Amino acid sequence: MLDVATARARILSGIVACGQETVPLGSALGRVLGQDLLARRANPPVSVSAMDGYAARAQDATQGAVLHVVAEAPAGHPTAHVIQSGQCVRLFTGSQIPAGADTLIIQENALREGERITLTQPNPPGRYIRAKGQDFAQGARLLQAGTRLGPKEIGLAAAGGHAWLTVARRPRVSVLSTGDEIALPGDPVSEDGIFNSALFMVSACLQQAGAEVIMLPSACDTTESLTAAFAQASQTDMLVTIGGASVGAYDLVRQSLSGIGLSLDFWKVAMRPGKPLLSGRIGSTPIIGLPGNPVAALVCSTVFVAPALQRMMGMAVADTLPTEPAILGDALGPNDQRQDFLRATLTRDTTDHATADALPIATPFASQDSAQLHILAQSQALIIRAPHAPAAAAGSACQILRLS
Ligand SMILES: Nc1nc2c(c(=O)[nH]1)N[C@H]1C(S)=C(S)[C@@H](COP(=O)(O)OP(=O)(O)OC[C@H]3O[C@@H](n4cnc5c(N)ncnc54)[C@H](O)[C@@H]3O)O[C@H]1N2
Ligand code: MOO
Repeated sequence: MLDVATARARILSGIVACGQETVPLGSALGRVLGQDLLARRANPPVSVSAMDGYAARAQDATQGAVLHVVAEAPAGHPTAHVIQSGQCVRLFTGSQIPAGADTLIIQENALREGERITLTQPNPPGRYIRAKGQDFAQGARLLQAGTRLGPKEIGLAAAGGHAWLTVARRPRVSVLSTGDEIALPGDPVSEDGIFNSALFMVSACLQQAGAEVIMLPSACDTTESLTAAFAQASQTDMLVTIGGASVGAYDLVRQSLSGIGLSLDFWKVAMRPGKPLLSGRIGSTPIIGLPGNPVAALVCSTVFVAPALQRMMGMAVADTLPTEPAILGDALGPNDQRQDFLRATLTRDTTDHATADALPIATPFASQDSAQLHILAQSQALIIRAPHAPAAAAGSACQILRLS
């Protein structure tokens, strides 16, 4: 059986970029930038006041000085007045600093009588002035290609003068669940039927990664039904199947995919959960066959599929899993040949001797059955245990992968 790192590297290495499109800034949340974003304009574009007050020459701004207010210039209404010695201009937050001024006296430090102010404090040069380009210069590289756009990045793009952004096209992923016992939540269901949790969970995971998911109608456990369902997945960037990947007589996904030209890369990975994972392609379309146990499907989506989609969109995806150190909250026995992904809670040491930078404590659930969604929903992380890891005591170091 393939190890997890090799399986991940093989899936990622076969991924090709999915192309780009242009979207309006207001619709760019969550998209991945397709090219570096350069500032079309400096920010601020001119030197501006950071406070409400008076612009003046710093050399005049001594304590007790009296200055003559020669103009008023609200934000958006600059004055052409060039400040001379003994003069000041009434400004507001965001007003352009008039020529000749090099300091801003906040109004709390100025006693105003008619068109005169008396300074109650000295005011140094540069005080309360946001210099032109203080945030960024024209032409500055604001964001790198491959950046996922969140609220901060969208604000920065707007400040840089971009109304449209070139982003990666969202990969279209067909997700096909399989199994005669599977019913949609809310639909009538036989006594031994189960609701299709994996379809919705996997789809949500892939949407979170940035994909456009097409949920196909569930297929039955026959080659005919599966083959007909695969036909609906043409015109997509990836096909993900759920279930029917193992060794049972009704696990027909691999065989049915072979019937329509699957070029199998690998089947079975030394991991728990997730062992029957399948990877290959039909033509140039990557195919991932996820195990049917819902927890296994989500773990494999997190470890393999979401990163593959992110790479498709041009995001920097490391070959290794983004694990973090933690402290084991409970003892663990020795591991076998499969890399374990144990559902665990994360807590903090709140005792008196705990330090602020103490690592999180990862406590595995006693039951790790890969059909237990309630436990999965209570888990904040997966504890990762290498194949053949020796027994580990509570309090020893471990590695975790956070769950979102
Ligand atoms: N003799 C062996 N049996 C099994 C092995 C093995 O190595 N030898 N592997 C086990 C492992 S590990 C897993 S994981 C499962 C995965 O099997 P399949 O991918 O073939 O999945 P199914 O048999 O179709 O389903 C497994 C389980 O999950 C339920 N399921 C399926 N799809 C969904 C869905 N969309 N939503 C919710 N639940 C789903 C299904 O009803 C089964 O209970 O095989 C082991 N067996
Ligand atoms: O992948 Mo399976 O869930 O190990 O049971």
